[in-house]
Amino acid sequence: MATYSRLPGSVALITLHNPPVNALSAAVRQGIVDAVQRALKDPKVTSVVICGQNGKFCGGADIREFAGPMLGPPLVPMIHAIEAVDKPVAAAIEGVALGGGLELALACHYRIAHSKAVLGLPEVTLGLLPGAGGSQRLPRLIGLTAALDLITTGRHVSAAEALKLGVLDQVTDSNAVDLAVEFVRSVAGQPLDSRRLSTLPCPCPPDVDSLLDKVMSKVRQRSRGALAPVACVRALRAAASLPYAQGMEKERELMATLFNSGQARALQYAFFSQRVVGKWSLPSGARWDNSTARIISKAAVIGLGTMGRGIVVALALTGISVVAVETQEKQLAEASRVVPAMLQREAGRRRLATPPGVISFSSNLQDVSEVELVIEAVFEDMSLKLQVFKHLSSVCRPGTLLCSNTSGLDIDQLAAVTQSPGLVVGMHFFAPAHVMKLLEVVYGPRSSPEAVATAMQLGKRMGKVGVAVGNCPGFVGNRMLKPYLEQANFLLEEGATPRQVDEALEEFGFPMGVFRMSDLSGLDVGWRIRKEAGLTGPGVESTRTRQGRRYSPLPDQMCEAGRLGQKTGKGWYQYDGPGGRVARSDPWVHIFLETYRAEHGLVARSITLEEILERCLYALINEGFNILQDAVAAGPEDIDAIYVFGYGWPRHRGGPMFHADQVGLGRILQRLNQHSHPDVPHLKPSTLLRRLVAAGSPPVQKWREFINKERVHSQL
Ligand SMILES: CCCCCCCCCCCCC[C@H](O)CC(=O)SCCNC(=O)CCNC(=O)[C@H](O)C(C)(C)COP(=O)(O)OP(=O)(O)OC[C@H]1O[C@@H](n2cnc3c(N)ncnc32)[C@H](O)[C@@H]1OP(=O)(O)O
Repeated sequence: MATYSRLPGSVALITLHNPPVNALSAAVRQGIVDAVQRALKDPKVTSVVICGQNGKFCGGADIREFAGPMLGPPLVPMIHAIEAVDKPVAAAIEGVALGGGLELALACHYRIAHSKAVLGLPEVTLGLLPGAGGSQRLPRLIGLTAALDLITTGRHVSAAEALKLGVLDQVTDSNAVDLAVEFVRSVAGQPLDSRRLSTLPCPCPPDVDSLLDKVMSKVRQRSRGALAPVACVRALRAAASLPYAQGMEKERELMATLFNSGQARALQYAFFSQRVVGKWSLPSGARWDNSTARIISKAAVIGLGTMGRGIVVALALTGISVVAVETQEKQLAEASRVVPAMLQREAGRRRLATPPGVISFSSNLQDVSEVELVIEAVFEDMSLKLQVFKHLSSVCRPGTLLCSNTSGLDIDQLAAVTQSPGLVVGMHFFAPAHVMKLLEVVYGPRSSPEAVATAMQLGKRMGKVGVAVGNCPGFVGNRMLKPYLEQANFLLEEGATPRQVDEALEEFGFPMGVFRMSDLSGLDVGWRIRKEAGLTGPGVESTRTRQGRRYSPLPDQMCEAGRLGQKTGKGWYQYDGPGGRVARSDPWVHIFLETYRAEHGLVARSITLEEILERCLYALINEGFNILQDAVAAGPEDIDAIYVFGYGWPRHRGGPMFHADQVGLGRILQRLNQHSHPDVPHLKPSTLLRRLVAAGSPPVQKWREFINKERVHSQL
């Protein structure tokens, strides 16, 4: 709702009430409409201030309402009515003015903000555009070029930047409502025509068409199939070229298309998934709201390879003192040189002051004795990690949290060699660790709620999306990747080329297909894991069935030929020398595949794009259902957040489990059954998937509840 009060001196104050962010729900819109009417009718009122309760102006339209029928007064006429008021109206912006919240402020004649306020039109991140006049008013206020930047990126700006851009009239370090009240009193009675943004022309550069074309091609390239950024540019083209009323018509038309698109639903689901995973719960009953996190101020990182260096930077950026340990002298010397530069660069990128002197480098493990938390990031080798954990357990003071950055090894085995297994958790970062948003926090059967809460809290401080996951080989992300990679290799055996597979996946929206990705991360990573698992190596027969399952030795043979990917200049593609980045098809690979097929009596067939997507993605999704069934992830949102934030799953497709819901569970089941083969267990449909289909395929938002019920009734 919104409340109305009359302040001494003829100012009406309208306050939005809808915790936590005063989103513009039907009740709030109704409250505003009524309050504005009252202010208009009251002859004693000469000016109006609109503000939000609890120091937050407004977080925009109420996203939860988008899923249901539109009730209450519509936003667009409400906003027009405010602009048309013949008494000065000011927005007093504290906290946030985002999306519809900023559009409400743009309808006001003046905008006064607190210096800590944040403003923006982030609709594009929800698959929408600023559809309450924002796409037409903002460019009229700050010019086309700046509006294109804000609206197509959806980025939040500080009050200082908003003042510089001309969005705000005044910024204060004191109370913004008091200043706004004082301000509107001083301007009461003055003409308002020039303050009504809808009446102004849109300031454009002389080469407006070339600017719009340039931005359009940039967003198309960046957004890989996302509709909203393209629609935003179209709306801004209308603002630049059409009178306001026609621009609004275009805005409405574009908004209607976006509103009904699956992409908007996917992006809104992704918004809420990100928040759901923060409210973690473990099978033991420990939860985010009943477990206490420790506040860490001193930490250590063991191992300064690529991952360790990134983790040091991520910790240091939060202001934590870090002891960075590397026992190999050469690696230590290089890290001591490179890490400070990385820190400075990243701090600059985030517009932070570089925290001075928080990192100390050492080659001695004894130097971690005083820290509160250690993150081990040594080579992915169990015997080495066990050695490190044993050592840490004796060196660190009692109560120190011991975390491993393993990407899939058994956390419980590591915990078992320490004196306090409850204080051991996995903190699985993704490369580059100071940039990538995802953090898998892996709990073992003995990890304490305090250890999980601390790792999750630390992740949040580092700006990560932390997802609590159970302990199993590969955890969630890498476990699901295995069947995906496996299918991609099988497709090569059957007649596809690396480029064909990659193009299908890139067309779907992944930034990189599976083979370009392998080349980037190095083919030897998986090779080493397969050797450890006894799947390849000296003495293992070169057949296409290993350990009772279909197996493709193709990637092993690539490694044996010295083709490890970008680092060797050759992998599934060829590059301009070692470290090259531009992937070109390599005739060598085509001959290699033909020879391989001939040796194994395989006849290449033509494979459709649809089959590539189905086999790769449905195999991955099926493993997602197995993971839910095994309670390794608490809900589909956890899996989806992992894939969106760590594995390049296109955000506008919500995540693999959301995608399964969109495609239809019945169809996924039917296609898995069709592709399934006795020696490819990953394609055998999971029991959970079957049970969901049998229950009428409830929507993804209901799966968590369904799984819990099935578990109670021992059906899973
Ligand atoms: C049928 C055809 C019709 C076609 C015609 C269509 C015409 C329709 C006209 C509609 C016009 C709409 C116009 C408008 O342009 C659209 C919008 O405004 S979309 C919304 C834009 N706003 C945002 O994107 C802001 C989203 N929120 C945030 O970024 C952050 O939440 C925050 C505000 C910066 C606060 O961050 P934090 O402090 O970290 O807190 P949380 O993020 O954890 O949030 C706390 C809590 O609040 C919930 N929440 C936040 N914002 C909203 C919101 N806008 N609506 C609903 N709920 C919101 C969030 O989910 C958390 O909830 P909890 O998890 O605690 O339950």
